[in-house]
Formats: sequence, structure tokens, C-alpha cells
Amino acid sequence: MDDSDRPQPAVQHILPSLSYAAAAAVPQENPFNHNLFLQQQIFADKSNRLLNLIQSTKGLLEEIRETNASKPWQTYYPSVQMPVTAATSGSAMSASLNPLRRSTSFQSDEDLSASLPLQQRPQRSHTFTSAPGSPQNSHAPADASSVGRLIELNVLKLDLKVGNYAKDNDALLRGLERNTIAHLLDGRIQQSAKHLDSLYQRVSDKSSKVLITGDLNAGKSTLVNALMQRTILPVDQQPCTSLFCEVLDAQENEGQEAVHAIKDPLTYNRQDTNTFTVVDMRHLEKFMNDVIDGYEDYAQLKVYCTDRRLVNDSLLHNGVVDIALIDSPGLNRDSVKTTALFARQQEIDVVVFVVSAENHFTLSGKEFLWNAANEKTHIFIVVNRFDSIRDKERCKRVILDQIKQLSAKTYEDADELVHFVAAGSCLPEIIQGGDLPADFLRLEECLRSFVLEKRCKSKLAPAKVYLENILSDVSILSESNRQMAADELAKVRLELERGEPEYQETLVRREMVLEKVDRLSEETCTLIDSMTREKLTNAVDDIENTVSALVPWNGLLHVWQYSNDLRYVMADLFVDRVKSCETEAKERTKGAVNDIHAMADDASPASQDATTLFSKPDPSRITTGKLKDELALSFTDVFEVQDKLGVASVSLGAVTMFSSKALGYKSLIHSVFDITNTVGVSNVRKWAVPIVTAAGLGILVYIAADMKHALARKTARKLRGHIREGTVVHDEAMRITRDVRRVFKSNAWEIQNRFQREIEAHERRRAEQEKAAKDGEQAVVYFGKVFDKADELARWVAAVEVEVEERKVKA
Ligand SMILES: Nc1nc2c(ncn2[C@@H]2O[C@H](COP(=O)(O)OP(=O)(O)OP(=O)(O)O)[C@@H](O)[C@H]2O)c(=O)[nH]1
Repeated sequence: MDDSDRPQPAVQHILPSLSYAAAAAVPQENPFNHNLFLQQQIFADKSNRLLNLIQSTKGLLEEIRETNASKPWQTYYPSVQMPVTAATSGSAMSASLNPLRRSTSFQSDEDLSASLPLQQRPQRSHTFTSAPGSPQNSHAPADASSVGRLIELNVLKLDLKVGNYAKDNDALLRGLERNTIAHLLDGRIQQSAKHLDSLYQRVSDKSSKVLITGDLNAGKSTLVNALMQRTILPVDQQPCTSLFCEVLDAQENEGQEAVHAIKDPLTYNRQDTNTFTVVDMRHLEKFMNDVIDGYEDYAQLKVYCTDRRLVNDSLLHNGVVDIALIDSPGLNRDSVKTTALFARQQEIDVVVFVVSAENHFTLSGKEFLWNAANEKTHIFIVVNRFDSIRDKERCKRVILDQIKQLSAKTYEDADELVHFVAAGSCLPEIIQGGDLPADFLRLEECLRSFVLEKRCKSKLAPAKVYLENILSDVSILSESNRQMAADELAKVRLELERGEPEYQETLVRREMVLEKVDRLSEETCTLIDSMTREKLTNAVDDIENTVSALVPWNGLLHVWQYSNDLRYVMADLFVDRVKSCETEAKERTKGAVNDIHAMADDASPASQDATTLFSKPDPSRITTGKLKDELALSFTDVFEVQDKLGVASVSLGAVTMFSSKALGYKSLIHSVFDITNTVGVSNVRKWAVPIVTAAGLGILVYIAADMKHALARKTARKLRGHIREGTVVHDEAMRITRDVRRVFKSNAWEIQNRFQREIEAHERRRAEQEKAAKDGEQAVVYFGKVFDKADELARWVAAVEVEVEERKVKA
């Protein structure tokens, strides 16, 4: 399948114009340049495709960031469930989890589907597990047999290590909250989007920037001078390069040699003399020393110089590509300069790493190369000062071994990319018109080839590798998050499914319980009302029977005292009866309330003692006061006629006991007439006085003897009348049932509230679960789309060849 048949990513095509140098070249006149010209056309086509892909990838990253900012789903850091064994621990495991990192071989254009390195990208079938910050991981016990091992991402890797002390980055990451992880990831994505901008600039830039870097005093400046065959940059055993020196062809400055010292590289404009200071080339060394000594404060030098060598030999003046050689401060010089150097990597196309044959790779050199590996798989390595090495073979072996560890791809192409030279012996003042040593000529040839002919490899490969790495990271992130969103979605759906019957059951139970509360309340109130009425109404009989035993009779002289005592005791006894009704009502209410709470499945008892809701102050006190007044006996009450007649009748009964005949007072009158008729009026008159006197005395004696009982009866009768005719029973029954009803109402309210809270909690939980389910559904779809997009872009990136064309041209 041909490239043109394939659908292109929907992004704008940008065709970079050929470079200043290439435009000036006349391809037909020079076969060498003609070949290079063809290569540049191929290069332009490939860089167009990469530029489109860079933009699309950046668009994808921005979309991820925007969605992350607005959506509730926070990105997890991916991990995989792996048994922890010796075989899977350490770097072997990270490599297996991140195949892209170890395999970046470029595919053939012939058959896209066959060539796609699918094994290099995360697959949908890959199983990711809980990651740091994920809820199921936060309190998970450490399982010795299987652990969610964090995947080592390439570009988006979160490296929390501080120096070399905290070695376990996984452990550090696991300690972070999910939103912190999401925030850190967002920062990494933002950085990557920025990096894509500079990558875009770099790929679309007509020129090639070659960074000469390495340890202090490795011979970087010497190498530049040797390559230029001119002493341009100062060389010294002491540290002498403290700022970036960019060496360019004078043609880029209208053929004028000049040195521009720049304070702010971002505002530099060759046409605007305000943006730089001109330095005399002959005084460059002094100027550099002033910068080192702090007398001058500049960040960069642009050195425009003429390379008088032929275009076929010259690196700078090659007639095809504008080249800039950037000499940099030594890596181990100071941390600020080193950081600047790391940042600078983003703008450069080719890294020429100068290592001293005497020192081999130092820690700062290794760190630089590890960092560079994110996008530069091929590094041009110059092992300088080789002249001072006695055992050259051993030195070569050791250094190549180090390179094998640091940059596998470079090691594979070591023949072209690794050179053991003595740049110091190749300076014009040493050569003095003679021939350059063969190893240095070979270095020049390979560097020219790497920078010019293999431009696809040197300039486009880093961009391609970076795109592959970032797209792999996005795929891993999106797929792991899609799987985790799907897991959480399934979990939340299950919870929703399980929660619904429980919710319905609570609703039904609430109705049932409240209905029962109503019924029980009515039943209890009715029962207590009738019970109270009956007990109070019948209270008098009991009281009458017990009262005489309670009040002492101290004789007739204390009759008023006795009467008072009687009413007080009777009233108190009645009040006690009221209280006992109240107590029984409280007990019954309490029992019923407990039954209600038990019915409501309420584990906790009623919040309040039901009986405390009975009305206060105790109304029985008021009743006592009233009752005592009601029961007060008057003088006439004691000697009431009917009573007296009753008493007289009883007295006469006593009198007539002799004739064994009991008579009423009507019969008494008749008897009197009968007696009168029988004995004659004169006799009656004669006997009447003594008889009446005797009867009166009898009555008085009887009254005196029966006074105690008569008063009790009278007071009891009054009490009975008061109870039966008055409202006291009704009032007390109403008061007690009103209190009972209040207790029921209060508890019904409490139960209703509890049910309400339970139902609201259910509803809240359900709303949260529904939202989580909705978010989960969206996240599954969203991350699925991101994965597909990243996957599609990765296929297009893989299809951009950066090696094959060059071989075709050569053939
Ligand atoms: N023996 C030997 N000495 C060399 C060689 N190349 C450079 N030197 C010496 O090494 C010292 C440092 O050289 P420079 O080119 O200034 O090194 P540099 O890496 O640019 O130094 P800084 O810019 O300060 O980091 C000088 O004294 C050089 O003469 C070489 O091939 N062999």
C-alpha cells in the first residue's frame, strides 16, 4: 500500500521551504548537491507529515487537559497487577511493561498493517489494576504475592525522587492522593505540550542545530575549532566556556563575520542592534573570561564566521542545510548551567557528546544521556584526548561498554557514531596545511553524513521517537483509566442494583410503622381514657371504706377537726388515685412507645423518656386544692333534718326494740295517735313529756355515738357527688390522654424523622452513585476515544520512515 492511498490525519499540511543554503545551491550543476537536494525533498515531505502529527498530538494533549479540568474523573496513574518475583523486579520489569522504551526500530513503509509494531503499544487486552490514589488502593493491605506495579511511563513519568536518597519512586507515588497525582500528571502533560511546540519549531526550522556538549575540559571548544579548521573559540585547561556559543556560517549574516553577544536569546534579532552587543572576534577570549569572572552578563554568543573550505568538506558551508554548531558550558560546571543545557536539548537536532578518553563517562554525562534518550536514540559521540591514552584498545572497550548501557541505538551504529580522536592534534596551527589524521577525517565525514545526508535520522528521528513515546504514554494512561473507569462503573451499577430493594423496603416500612403508630396511639389513648374514668368514678367506695381507719376520732369535742381531717385525707386519697391512673398511663405509654421503636427496627431507644412529656406542673396539686374546698362540711351538713330524722327513726327503732318492731317516722306519728287513742289524751299529756325527753336524749346519745360515721358518710357522699356530677373525672381523663397522645406524637415525629433521614441518605447515596455511574460511562467512552486517537496517531507516526529513504537515495 502506497502512502498516498492512505487517509491522512485531518491536520493542516505545512511544507517547509528549503533552507537558505539549499535555495542558493544549484542542484543540476553539482552531482553531490543534486543528491542532497533530492534527499532534502524527501526530508521536506517527511517533516511535513511529522509536523502534522506533532500538531495532532498536541491537540490531543490539550483536549486531555481541557477534559481533565472540566470533568469529574481524575486521571489515575497506571499500574499492572504482577506477581513480584526476582524475574519481574527492577529494570527487567520496567522494560517489559514499557516495550516502546526498549524497542524503537523503524518500520517499513511497504505494508502499514503488517509493519505496525502493535506489540510496542498497549493493547486493550492488557490488564491494568488499581493505581496510586485509586479508592480501592488507598487502604488495601499489602499482598506479598501480587502488587499493582506502576508502569514506567516515558515522557509522562512522575519522578518524585529527590537526589539519590529516595530510591522507591513507586512507594512515593503510592503515598499521594488521587487528585495530587492527577495534578502532577496534568503538569507533565502541559510540559509535553510545550515540548511539542519546540519540537514543531525544530522540525519546521530549515537549519540544523548541533549541540556540542560533554564534561568540563573534555575538548568541546577544541573540537569546534578543529571542525572549522580555524581558531574561533578560546581553548583553555581552565573552564573557559560559560555561555552557549553558536557558530554559524557568515552567509547567514550577509557574508559578514561577527560575534553578537546576547543577553536575552528570545528577543535576539540580527537586524536590531539593540538586541545584542558586537564583540571583536580577536577579543573573544578576553570577553569569555570577563563573562566567567562576572564582569559581563550574557547568556549566548552568535559567532558568524566564514568557512573557507569547499562545500564538499565543510560542515557549516555545505550548500544544502544551514548548520549551527553550539558549544556549551561543561556539564559538571554548575547546576544552573547544566539545567540550562538540559532545557536546551529541546531546541537541538543533533547531540555531539564529547567525552574525555581519560575520564570516561561521568555521572553528569550519564544523566544527560539518559535524559536525552526520551527522543534522541542516536547520539554522535566523540571520545577526545585519545592521544593521551596508552592502552587504547582497553579504553575503547570500556567506553563502548558504557555506551551500550547508555544508548543502545548509538552502540548499534558505533562504527559511524562513536569516534576516538585527538581534536587537539587537528587544529590548524598543529596541522599547518598538512593532512588531517584519518580518524578525524572519518569523524568529519560521519558527522556530515549524520547531520546532512542522514538528516531524516538526525533531525526527524528525535521528533518521531518523542511522538512515539508520548503517544505510548497517552495510550497506556487512557487504556488503564478506561479499564479502571469500567471497573468502577460495574461496581457502582452493582451497588445501585443492590441499593434499590433496600430503599423500597425502607419506604414500605416507614408507611407501615407510621400507620401502626397511629393505630397504637388511638388504642392506647382509648384504653387509658376509659380506665382512668372507671377508676376515678369508683374511687369513692374504696375511699369511704379506708378513710375511717386513717383518721383518728378524738371525741365530740373535736368533731370539726375530725371533719377537716376527713376531707383532707379523702381528697389526698382521691389525688393518689389520680396519680396511680397517671402512673399506669405512663407505664402503658412507655411500653407502647418501646414497641413502636422496636417495630421501626430502631436499634437506638427513644431519644427521650416518654414519661417526661407528661404535663407539668402536676395538675393533681390543683385538683387537691379544689377538692378540699368542695368537701368542706357546714354546721347544717352535720345536723341536717333528714339526717336527724333518720337518726330519730333509728333512735325510735332502738326504743321500739323492746316491742321487736321497727318503725319509720310516719309510723311513729301513727303510733303516737294510736297510743293517744289507746291511753287517752290526758294520759298522753301526762306521759308525753317524759317520753319525748327520753327519745330526745336517745337521739342525742345516738347522734353523738354515730357522729363519726355520719361525717364520713356525708363527706363521702359529697365526694361522690363532686366526682359524679362535676367534671373532675372528665378533666383528669382528658389531661392524661392528652399527655399520652403528646408522647405518641413526639415519638411518631421522631420515628418519622429517622425514616426521613434514612430515606434521604439512601437518595443522596443513590444520586451520588448515579452521578458516579454517569461519570464512569463518560470516562469509559472518553478514554476509549483518547486511546483510539493515540493509537491512530501512533500508527501514522510509525509509518514515517526516517532511515529507508536515505538508503534508497544512496542506492
Ligand atoms: N591531550 C589533549 N589535550 C586536549 C585535546 N583536546 C583538547 N585538549 C586540551 O584540553 C583542555 C580543554 O580544552 P577545551 O577545548 O577548552 O575544553 P572544553 O570542553 O571546551 O572546556 P570548557 O569549555 O571549559 O568546558 C585544553 O587545554 C586543550 O588544549 C586532545 O585531543 N588531547
